[in-house]
Amino acid sequence: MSTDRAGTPNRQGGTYVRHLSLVDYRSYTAVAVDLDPGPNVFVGPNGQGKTNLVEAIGYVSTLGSHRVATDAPLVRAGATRAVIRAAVVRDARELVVELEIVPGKANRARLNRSPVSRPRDVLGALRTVLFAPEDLALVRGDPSERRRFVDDLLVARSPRFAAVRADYDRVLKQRNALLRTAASARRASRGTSGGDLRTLEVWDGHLATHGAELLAGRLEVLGALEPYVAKAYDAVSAGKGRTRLAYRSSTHGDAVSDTPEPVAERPEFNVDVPTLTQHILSALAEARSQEIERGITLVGPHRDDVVLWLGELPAKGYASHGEGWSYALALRLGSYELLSADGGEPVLILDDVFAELDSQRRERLAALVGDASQVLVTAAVAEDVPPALQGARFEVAAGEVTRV
Ligand SMILES: Nc1ncnc2c1ncn2[C@@H]1O[C@H](COP(=O)(O)OP(=O)(O)OP(=O)(O)O)[C@@H](O)[C@H]1O
Repeated sequence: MSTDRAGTPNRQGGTYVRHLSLVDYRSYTAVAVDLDPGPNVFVGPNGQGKTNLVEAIGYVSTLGSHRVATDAPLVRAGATRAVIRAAVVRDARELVVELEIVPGKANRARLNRSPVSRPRDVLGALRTVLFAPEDLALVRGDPSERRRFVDDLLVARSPRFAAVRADYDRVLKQRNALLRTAASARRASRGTSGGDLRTLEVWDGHLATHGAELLAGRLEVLGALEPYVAKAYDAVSAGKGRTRLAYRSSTHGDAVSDTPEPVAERPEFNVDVPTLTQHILSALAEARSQEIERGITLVGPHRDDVVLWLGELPAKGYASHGEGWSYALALRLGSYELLSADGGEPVLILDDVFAELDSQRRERLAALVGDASQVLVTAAVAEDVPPALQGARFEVAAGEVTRV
Protein backbone atom coordinates (compact mmCIF):
# COMPACT_ATOMS: atom_id res chain seq x y z
CA MET A 1 0.00 0.00 0.00
CA SER A 2 1.42 3.43 -0.83
CA THR A 3 1.04 6.17 1.75
CA ASP A 4 1.29 9.92 1.63
CA ARG A 5 3.75 11.76 3.88
CA ALA A 6 1.40 11.58 6.82
CA GLY A 7 1.21 7.83 6.39
CA THR A 8 -2.39 7.85 5.17
CA PRO A 9 -3.32 5.19 2.61
CA ASN A 10 -3.27 6.62 -0.89
CA ARG A 11 -4.62 4.63 -3.81
CA GLN A 12 -3.70 7.21 -6.46
CA GLY A 13 -1.69 5.61 -9.23
CA GLY A 14 -2.67 2.12 -8.14
CA THR A 15 -3.09 -0.55 -10.77
CA TYR A 16 -5.68 -3.29 -10.97
CA VAL A 17 -6.60 -6.08 -13.33
CA ARG A 18 -10.26 -5.56 -14.30
CA HIS A 19 -10.65 -8.60 -16.48
CA LEU A 20 -8.73 -11.79 -17.18
CA SER A 21 -9.45 -14.38 -19.83
CA LEU A 22 -7.51 -17.54 -20.59
CA VAL A 23 -7.66 -19.98 -23.48
CA ASP A 24 -5.88 -23.32 -23.22
CA TYR A 25 -3.81 -22.06 -20.30
CA ARG A 26 -2.82 -24.88 -17.88
CA SER A 27 -6.02 -26.66 -16.77
CA TYR A 28 -8.35 -24.08 -18.41
CA THR A 29 -9.93 -24.64 -21.82
CA ALA A 30 -11.55 -21.22 -21.66
CA VAL A 31 -12.31 -18.99 -18.69
CA ALA A 32 -13.13 -15.31 -18.20
CA VAL A 33 -13.23 -13.46 -14.87
CA ASP A 34 -14.06 -9.86 -13.92
CA LEU A 35 -12.04 -8.71 -10.92
CA ASP A 36 -12.50 -5.87 -8.44
CA PRO A 37 -10.01 -3.35 -7.10
CA GLY A 38 -9.05 -4.20 -3.49
CA PRO A 39 -9.03 -7.81 -2.24
CA ASN A 40 -10.11 -10.70 -4.50
CA VAL A 41 -10.07 -14.13 -2.90
CA PHE A 42 -10.02 -17.39 -4.89
CA VAL A 43 -11.11 -20.36 -2.85
CA GLY A 44 -11.36 -24.01 -3.80
CA PRO A 45 -10.04 -27.48 -3.09
CA ASN A 46 -6.50 -28.47 -4.07
CA GLY A 47 -5.65 -28.80 -7.74
CA GLN A 48 -8.69 -26.88 -9.08
CA GLY A 49 -6.82 -24.09 -10.85
CA LYS A 50 -6.50 -21.24 -8.30
CA THR A 51 -2.76 -20.86 -8.74
CA ASN A 52 -3.09 -21.24 -12.51
CA LEU A 53 -5.21 -18.05 -12.55
CA VAL A 54 -2.79 -15.88 -10.59
CA GLU A 55 0.20 -17.43 -12.34
CA ALA A 56 -1.27 -16.18 -15.64
CA ILE A 57 -1.57 -12.65 -14.24
CA GLY A 58 2.04 -12.85 -13.03
CA TYR A 59 3.05 -14.01 -16.53
CA VAL A 60 1.57 -10.88 -18.10
CA SER A 61 3.81 -8.78 -15.91
CA THR A 62 7.10 -10.73 -16.14
CA LEU A 63 6.69 -12.96 -19.24
CA GLY A 64 7.61 -15.86 -16.97
CA SER A 65 5.99 -18.20 -14.47
CA HIS A 66 6.89 -18.29 -10.79
CA ARG A 67 6.61 -22.09 -10.91
CA VAL A 68 8.34 -23.28 -14.07
CA ALA A 69 11.33 -22.13 -16.11
CA THR A 70 9.94 -23.04 -19.53
CA ASP A 71 6.63 -22.28 -21.23
CA ALA A 72 5.61 -25.83 -22.26
CA PRO A 73 3.72 -26.68 -19.01
CA LEU A 74 1.67 -23.47 -19.35
CA VAL A 75 -0.13 -24.74 -22.45
CA ARG A 76 -3.05 -27.04 -21.73
CA ALA A 77 -2.14 -30.68 -22.38
CA GLY A 78 -3.32 -31.50 -25.90
CA ALA A 79 -3.38 -27.86 -27.06
CA THR A 80 -0.67 -26.14 -29.10
CA ARG A 81 -0.85 -22.58 -27.78
CA ALA A 82 -2.20 -20.69 -24.80
CA VAL A 83 -3.67 -17.20 -24.78
CA ILE A 84 -3.79 -14.82 -21.82
CA ARG A 85 -5.74 -11.57 -22.10
CA ALA A 86 -5.75 -9.04 -19.27
CA ALA A 87 -7.47 -5.66 -19.10
CA VAL A 88 -5.40 -3.51 -16.78
CA VAL A 89 -6.60 -0.23 -15.28
CA ARG A 90 -3.94 2.27 -14.32
CA ASP A 91 -4.57 5.94 -13.55
CA ALA A 92 -8.18 5.43 -14.73
CA ARG A 93 -6.98 4.31 -18.19
CA GLU A 94 -7.47 0.80 -19.47
CA LEU A 95 -4.85 -1.16 -21.37
CA VAL A 96 -5.52 -4.59 -22.86
CA VAL A 97 -2.52 -6.91 -22.94
CA GLU A 98 -2.76 -10.12 -24.95
CA LEU A 99 -0.11 -12.81 -25.02
CA GLU A 100 0.00 -15.94 -27.12
CA ILE A 101 2.32 -18.60 -25.77
CA VAL A 102 3.61 -21.19 -28.22
CA PRO A 103 6.26 -23.44 -26.65
CA GLY A 104 9.60 -23.36 -28.46
CA LYS A 105 8.68 -20.13 -30.24
CA ALA A 106 8.76 -16.46 -29.29
CA ASN A 107 5.56 -15.24 -27.64
CA ARG A 108 3.26 -13.05 -29.68
CA ALA A 109 1.98 -9.96 -27.90
CA ARG A 110 -0.63 -7.27 -28.52
CA LEU A 111 -1.31 -4.03 -26.68
CA ASN A 112 -4.83 -2.68 -27.13
CA ARG A 113 -5.23 -5.18 -29.99
CA SER A 114 -2.20 -3.88 -31.94
CA PRO A 115 0.72 -6.31 -32.35
CA VAL A 116 3.97 -5.16 -30.73
CA SER A 117 7.30 -5.93 -32.38
CA ARG A 118 8.86 -7.66 -29.38
CA PRO A 119 6.98 -9.38 -26.54
CA ARG A 120 9.08 -7.53 -23.99
CA ASP A 121 7.44 -4.29 -25.17
CA VAL A 122 4.51 -5.23 -22.93
CA LEU A 123 6.69 -5.24 -19.81
CA GLY A 124 5.68 -2.32 -17.68
CA ALA A 125 2.02 -2.48 -18.75
CA LEU A 126 1.21 -4.43 -15.59
CA ARG A 127 3.42 -4.62 -12.53
CA THR A 128 2.81 -7.36 -10.01
CA VAL A 129 4.48 -8.64 -6.88
CA LEU A 130 3.73 -12.30 -6.28
CA PHE A 131 4.41 -14.16 -3.06
CA ALA A 132 4.07 -17.95 -3.06
CA PRO A 133 5.33 -20.96 -1.09
CA GLU A 134 8.07 -21.41 -3.74
CA ASP A 135 9.59 -18.17 -2.43
CA LEU A 136 11.20 -19.98 0.49
CA ALA A 137 13.80 -20.85 -2.16
CA LEU A 138 14.78 -17.17 -2.23
CA VAL A 139 16.26 -17.72 1.22
CA ARG A 140 17.25 -21.39 1.09
CA GLY A 141 17.79 -22.08 -2.60
CA ASP A 142 20.59 -21.61 -5.10
CA PRO A 143 22.04 -18.21 -6.02
CA SER A 144 20.09 -18.37 -9.31
CA GLU A 145 16.85 -17.87 -7.32
CA ARG A 146 18.14 -14.65 -5.78
CA ARG A 147 19.61 -13.43 -9.07
CA ARG A 148 16.25 -13.93 -10.74
CA PHE A 149 14.50 -12.11 -7.91
CA VAL A 150 16.78 -9.07 -8.23
CA ASP A 151 16.67 -9.04 -12.03
CA ASP A 152 12.87 -9.31 -12.12
CA LEU A 153 12.60 -6.42 -9.68
CA LEU A 154 15.05 -4.42 -11.75
CA VAL A 155 12.98 -5.01 -14.89
CA ALA A 156 9.73 -4.19 -13.07
CA ARG A 157 11.27 -0.91 -11.98
CA SER A 158 12.99 -0.07 -15.27
CA PRO A 159 11.76 -2.22 -18.19
CA ARG A 160 14.84 -1.23 -20.27
CA PHE A 161 16.82 -3.73 -18.18
CA ALA A 162 14.97 -6.56 -19.94
CA ALA A 163 17.10 -5.71 -22.99
CA VAL A 164 20.27 -5.41 -20.88
CA ARG A 165 19.65 -8.85 -19.39
CA ALA A 166 18.81 -10.36 -22.78
CA ASP A 167 22.00 -8.88 -24.29
CA TYR A 168 24.09 -10.24 -21.42
CA ASP A 169 22.53 -13.72 -21.75
CA ARG A 170 23.09 -13.73 -25.51
CA VAL A 171 26.77 -12.74 -25.21
CA LEU A 172 27.30 -15.26 -22.41
CA LYS A 173 25.82 -18.03 -24.55
CA GLN A 174 28.04 -17.14 -27.51
CA ARG A 175 31.16 -16.82 -25.36
CA ASN A 176 30.41 -20.17 -23.74
CA ALA A 177 29.95 -21.79 -27.16
CA LEU A 178 33.36 -20.46 -28.22
CA LEU A 179 35.04 -21.71 -25.04
CA ARG A 180 33.31 -25.08 -25.32
CA THR A 181 34.47 -25.58 -28.92
CA ALA A 182 38.01 -24.56 -27.95
CA ALA A 183 37.99 -26.90 -24.95
CA SER A 184 36.88 -29.87 -27.08
CA ALA A 185 39.53 -29.03 -29.72
CA ARG A 186 42.14 -28.98 -26.95
CA ARG A 187 40.98 -32.31 -25.62
CA ALA A 188 40.89 -33.86 -29.11
CA SER A 189 44.47 -32.75 -29.77
CA ARG A 190 45.54 -33.86 -26.27
CA GLY A 191 46.51 -30.31 -25.38
CA THR A 192 48.69 -29.58 -28.41
CA SER A 193 46.16 -27.16 -29.95
CA GLY A 194 44.48 -24.41 -27.93
CA GLY A 195 41.46 -24.23 -30.27
CA ASP A 196 40.45 -21.09 -32.15
CA LEU A 197 40.09 -18.30 -29.60
CA ARG A 198 40.82 -15.32 -31.84
CA THR A 199 37.46 -13.68 -31.12
CA LEU A 200 37.51 -14.27 -27.37
CA GLU A 201 38.71 -10.76 -26.56
CA VAL A 202 35.83 -9.27 -28.50
CA TRP A 203 33.38 -11.36 -26.47
CA ASP A 204 35.17 -10.34 -23.25
CA GLY A 205 34.50 -6.72 -24.15
CA HIS A 206 30.80 -7.33 -24.84
CA LEU A 207 30.38 -9.43 -21.70
CA ALA A 208 32.04 -6.75 -19.57
CA THR A 209 29.97 -3.90 -21.06
CA HIS A 210 26.58 -5.59 -20.68
CA GLY A 211 27.60 -7.26 -17.42
CA ALA A 212 28.65 -3.97 -15.85
CA GLU A 213 25.34 -2.36 -16.78
CA LEU A 214 23.42 -5.27 -15.28
CA LEU A 215 25.61 -5.26 -12.18
CA ALA A 216 25.17 -1.51 -11.66
CA GLY A 217 21.41 -1.96 -11.97
CA ARG A 218 21.38 -4.80 -9.45
CA LEU A 219 23.45 -2.85 -6.93
CA GLU A 220 21.24 0.19 -7.31
CA VAL A 221 18.00 -1.76 -6.86
CA LEU A 222 19.34 -3.68 -3.88
CA GLY A 223 20.42 -0.43 -2.24
CA ALA A 224 16.94 1.01 -2.80
CA LEU A 225 15.23 -2.17 -1.63
CA GLU A 226 17.14 -2.77 1.59
CA PRO A 227 15.33 -0.31 3.90
CA TYR A 228 11.93 -1.54 2.68
CA VAL A 229 12.87 -5.17 3.38
CA ALA A 230 14.13 -4.25 6.84
CA LYS A 231 10.87 -2.44 7.58
CA ALA A 232 8.73 -5.30 6.23
CA TYR A 233 10.68 -7.93 8.20
CA ASP A 234 10.28 -5.86 11.32
CA ALA A 235 6.52 -5.64 10.74
CA VAL A 236 6.05 -9.32 9.83
CA SER A 237 8.18 -10.69 12.65
CA ALA A 238 7.09 -8.07 15.22
CA GLY A 239 10.63 -6.75 15.68
CA LYS A 240 12.45 -10.07 15.93
CA GLY A 241 15.58 -9.56 13.85
CA ARG A 242 17.40 -7.17 11.56
CA THR A 243 17.85 -7.82 7.85
CA ARG A 244 20.70 -6.67 5.59
CA LEU A 245 21.27 -7.33 1.90
CA ALA A 246 24.81 -7.86 0.57
CA TYR A 247 25.99 -8.57 -2.96
CA ARG A 248 28.58 -11.29 -3.47
CA SER A 249 30.29 -10.64 -6.76
CA SER A 250 32.40 -13.12 -8.72
CA THR A 251 34.31 -10.24 -10.30
CA HIS A 252 35.05 -7.83 -7.45
CA GLY A 253 37.20 -10.22 -5.45
CA ASP A 254 37.77 -8.89 -1.97
CA ALA A 255 36.28 -5.50 -2.75
CA VAL A 256 32.82 -6.84 -2.02
CA SER A 257 32.22 -7.35 1.63
CA ASP A 258 30.17 -10.20 2.99
CA THR A 259 29.48 -8.31 6.17
CA PRO A 260 26.10 -7.21 7.45
CA GLU A 261 26.66 -3.46 7.16
CA PRO A 262 23.96 -1.19 5.75
CA VAL A 263 24.15 -0.81 1.97
CA ALA A 264 24.61 2.96 2.16
CA GLU A 265 27.84 2.54 4.14
CA ARG A 266 29.36 0.00 1.79
CA PRO A 267 31.52 1.33 -1.04
CA GLU A 268 30.78 -1.57 -3.40
CA PHE A 269 27.18 -0.37 -3.75
CA ASN A 270 28.36 2.94 -5.18
CA VAL A 271 30.42 1.80 -8.12
CA ASP A 272 30.04 3.36 -11.57
CA VAL A 273 29.62 1.39 -14.81
CA PRO A 274 33.15 2.08 -16.23
CA THR A 275 34.76 0.82 -12.99
CA LEU A 276 32.55 -2.27 -12.98
CA THR A 277 33.50 -2.90 -16.63
CA GLN A 278 37.17 -2.85 -15.64
CA HIS A 279 36.49 -5.21 -12.71
CA ILE A 280 34.84 -7.71 -15.05
CA LEU A 281 37.61 -7.45 -17.67
CA SER A 282 40.30 -8.04 -15.01
CA ALA A 283 38.39 -10.99 -13.55
CA LEU A 284 37.99 -12.50 -17.05
CA ALA A 285 41.72 -12.09 -17.69
CA GLU A 286 42.50 -13.79 -14.40
CA ALA A 287 40.09 -16.66 -15.02
CA ARG A 288 41.06 -17.12 -18.68
CA SER A 289 43.23 -20.25 -18.50
CA GLN A 290 40.72 -21.99 -16.21
CA GLU A 291 37.85 -20.98 -18.51
CA ILE A 292 39.65 -22.37 -21.57
CA GLU A 293 40.36 -25.57 -19.65
CA ARG A 294 36.73 -26.00 -18.57
CA GLY A 295 35.04 -24.50 -21.61
CA ILE A 296 32.73 -22.18 -19.69
CA THR A 297 32.54 -18.58 -18.44
CA LEU A 298 33.41 -18.69 -14.75
CA VAL A 299 33.03 -15.05 -13.72
CA GLY A 300 30.38 -12.39 -14.29
CA PRO A 301 26.95 -11.42 -12.96
CA HIS A 302 25.62 -14.90 -13.86
CA ARG A 303 27.82 -16.32 -11.06
CA ASP A 304 26.98 -13.72 -8.40
CA ASP A 305 24.76 -14.01 -5.35
CA VAL A 306 22.81 -11.86 -2.92
CA VAL A 307 23.59 -12.59 0.70
CA LEU A 308 20.59 -12.20 2.98
CA TRP A 309 21.76 -11.36 6.46
CA LEU A 310 19.62 -11.85 9.50
CA GLY A 311 21.33 -10.28 12.49
CA GLU A 312 24.94 -11.43 12.40
CA LEU A 313 24.30 -14.60 10.35
CA PRO A 314 23.42 -15.28 6.72
CA ALA A 315 19.82 -16.49 6.51
CA LYS A 316 20.80 -19.32 4.14
CA GLY A 317 21.86 -22.24 6.30
CA TYR A 318 20.99 -20.50 9.60
CA ALA A 319 17.45 -19.11 9.54
CA SER A 320 14.69 -21.26 11.03
CA HIS A 321 11.75 -22.31 8.84
CA GLY A 322 9.60 -19.47 10.25
CA GLU A 323 12.39 -16.91 9.89
CA GLY A 324 12.98 -18.06 6.32
CA TRP A 325 9.30 -17.55 5.55
CA SER A 326 9.28 -14.11 7.14
CA TYR A 327 12.40 -13.16 5.17
CA ALA A 328 10.94 -14.33 1.87
CA LEU A 329 7.72 -12.45 2.63
CA ALA A 330 9.74 -9.34 3.58
CA LEU A 331 11.60 -9.50 0.25
CA ARG A 332 8.27 -9.50 -1.60
CA LEU A 333 6.55 -6.90 0.59
CA GLY A 334 9.68 -4.75 0.41
CA SER A 335 9.59 -5.02 -3.41
CA TYR A 336 5.93 -4.05 -3.34
CA GLU A 337 6.65 -0.96 -1.24
CA LEU A 338 9.64 0.01 -3.38
CA LEU A 339 7.63 -0.25 -6.61
CA SER A 340 4.74 1.62 -4.99
CA ALA A 341 7.07 4.40 -3.87
CA ASP A 342 8.58 5.01 -7.28
CA GLY A 343 5.86 4.48 -9.82
CA GLY A 344 2.38 3.54 -8.65
CA GLU A 345 1.20 0.52 -6.76
CA PRO A 346 1.66 -2.89 -8.38
CA VAL A 347 -0.95 -5.64 -8.08
CA LEU A 348 -0.13 -7.82 -5.09
CA ILE A 349 -0.61 -11.58 -5.40
CA LEU A 350 -0.56 -13.86 -2.35
CA ASP A 351 -0.68 -17.42 -3.62
CA ASP A 352 -1.43 -20.08 -1.05
CA VAL A 353 0.40 -18.26 1.71
CA PHE A 354 -2.10 -18.05 4.54
CA ALA A 355 -2.11 -21.80 5.21
CA GLU A 356 1.64 -21.51 5.88
CA LEU A 357 1.42 -18.67 8.39
CA ASP A 358 0.46 -18.82 12.06
CA SER A 359 -2.55 -16.73 13.07
CA GLN A 360 -0.49 -13.79 14.34
CA ARG A 361 1.51 -13.50 11.16
CA ARG A 362 -1.69 -13.87 9.11
CA GLU A 363 -3.22 -10.91 10.90
CA ARG A 364 -0.06 -8.84 10.57
CA LEU A 365 0.17 -9.57 6.85
CA ALA A 366 -3.51 -8.77 6.30
CA ALA A 367 -3.12 -5.49 8.18
CA LEU A 368 -0.10 -4.58 6.02
CA VAL A 369 -1.74 -5.21 2.65
CA GLY A 370 -5.49 -4.84 3.29
CA ASP A 371 -5.55 -1.39 1.63
CA ALA A 372 -3.61 -2.40 -1.49
CA SER A 373 -5.12 -1.12 -4.72
CA GLN A 374 -5.59 -4.77 -5.70
CA VAL A 375 -4.60 -7.91 -3.87
CA LEU A 376 -5.32 -11.37 -5.28
CA VAL A 377 -5.38 -14.16 -2.71
CA THR A 378 -5.66 -17.91 -3.25
CA ALA A 379 -6.57 -20.31 -0.46
CA ALA A 380 -7.90 -23.84 -0.17
CA VAL A 381 -9.84 -22.88 2.97
CA ALA A 382 -11.69 -19.55 3.13
CA GLU A 383 -11.30 -19.32 6.91
CA ASP A 384 -7.50 -19.10 6.53
CA VAL A 385 -7.90 -15.66 4.96
CA PRO A 386 -8.25 -12.93 7.61
CA PRO A 387 -11.38 -10.71 7.53
CA ALA A 388 -9.29 -7.66 6.50
CA LEU A 389 -8.74 -9.36 3.13
CA GLN A 390 -12.29 -10.54 2.53
CA GLY A 391 -13.36 -8.68 -0.62
CA ALA A 392 -14.66 -10.16 -3.85
CA ARG A 393 -14.86 -13.95 -3.42
CA PHE A 394 -14.59 -16.55 -6.18
CA GLU A 395 -15.03 -20.30 -6.04
CA VAL A 396 -12.70 -22.27 -8.25
CA ALA A 397 -13.71 -25.83 -9.11
CA ALA A 398 -13.49 -28.12 -12.12
CA GLY A 399 -12.25 -25.47 -14.52
CA GLU A 400 -14.95 -22.94 -13.56
CA VAL A 401 -14.44 -19.68 -11.67
CA THR A 402 -17.64 -18.42 -10.05
CA ARG A 403 -18.13 -15.17 -8.14
CA VAL A 404 -20.00 -15.85 -4.89
N1 LIG B 1 -0.53 -27.83 -18.96
C1 LIG B 1 -1.54 -28.37 -18.24
N2 LIG B 1 -2.56 -29.01 -18.88
C2 LIG B 1 -3.59 -29.52 -18.19
N3 LIG B 1 -3.70 -29.45 -16.85
C3 LIG B 1 -2.72 -28.85 -16.16
C4 LIG B 1 -1.59 -28.26 -16.82
N4 LIG B 1 -0.77 -27.73 -15.89
C5 LIG B 1 -1.36 -27.95 -14.70
N5 LIG B 1 -2.53 -28.61 -14.86
C6 LIG B 1 -3.46 -29.05 -13.80
O1 LIG B 1 -3.84 -27.91 -13.05
C7 LIG B 1 -4.09 -28.34 -11.71
C8 LIG B 1 -3.32 -27.49 -10.72
O2 LIG B 1 -3.89 -26.28 -10.70
P1 LIG B 1 -3.40 -25.22 -9.62
O3 LIG B 1 -1.95 -25.35 -9.37
O4 LIG B 1 -3.92 -23.91 -10.06
O5 LIG B 1 -4.17 -25.77 -8.34
P2 LIG B 1 -4.66 -25.00 -7.06
O6 LIG B 1 -6.14 -24.83 -7.15
O7 LIG B 1 -3.86 -23.77 -6.85
O8 LIG B 1 -4.34 -26.10 -5.98
P3 LIG B 1 -3.60 -26.07 -4.55
O9 LIG B 1 -4.64 -25.63 -3.57
O10 LIG B 1 -3.24 -27.50 -4.37
O11 LIG B 1 -2.42 -25.16 -4.68
C9 LIG B 1 -3.60 -29.76 -11.57
O12 LIG B 1 -4.70 -30.63 -11.54
C10 LIG B 1 -2.79 -29.98 -12.81
O13 LIG B 1 -2.82 -31.30 -13.25
